[in-house]
Amino acid sequence: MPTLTKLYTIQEISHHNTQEDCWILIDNKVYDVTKYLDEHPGGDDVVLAATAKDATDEFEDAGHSESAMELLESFCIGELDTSSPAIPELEISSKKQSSDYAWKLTDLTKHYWAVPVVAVGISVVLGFLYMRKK
Ligand code: HEM
Repeated sequence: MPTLTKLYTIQEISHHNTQEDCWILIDNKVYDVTKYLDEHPGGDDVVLAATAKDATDEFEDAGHSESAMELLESFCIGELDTSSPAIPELEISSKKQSSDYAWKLTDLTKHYWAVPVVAVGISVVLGFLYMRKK
């Protein structure tokens, strides 16, 4: 049966990193914990510091109880879209690089075509001059 889980990219998740709008990513699941920030026994700062990244280690290292984990599940809004690039900048730069290469290659090909065309042109002119002399 198809799941209706909403998928979020890491870029999208990382935009929700404030006290008024706070999402965290734990075990590839996305949680909107904005409403819980003020109630968190460990303070809101530690939760805010765990936004815009994978917070699995931070959550586990705090030694949360079973009830904390159950509470966490009640804030789940979706899952991480694992097909999105982990570091978006890398994809952008690699795309730019490949188009740069393609552009350079096209440019180079243009120049290679110019060589025989110029050579043929010169031969035609020389041939024409030679014929006229005769
Ligand atoms: C990933 C970021 C988080 C960090 C670093 C963190 C850290 C902590 C720390 C240090 C405590 C101990 C506070 C104390 O005893 O003085 C604590 C307690 C607690 N936290 Fe978090 N927390 C995080 C996220 C969350 C989330 C998202 C929830 C639930 C939605 C949560 C629920 C609780 C609960 C219920 C307690 C009380 C103790 C327990 O039942 O385990 N925490 N947290």
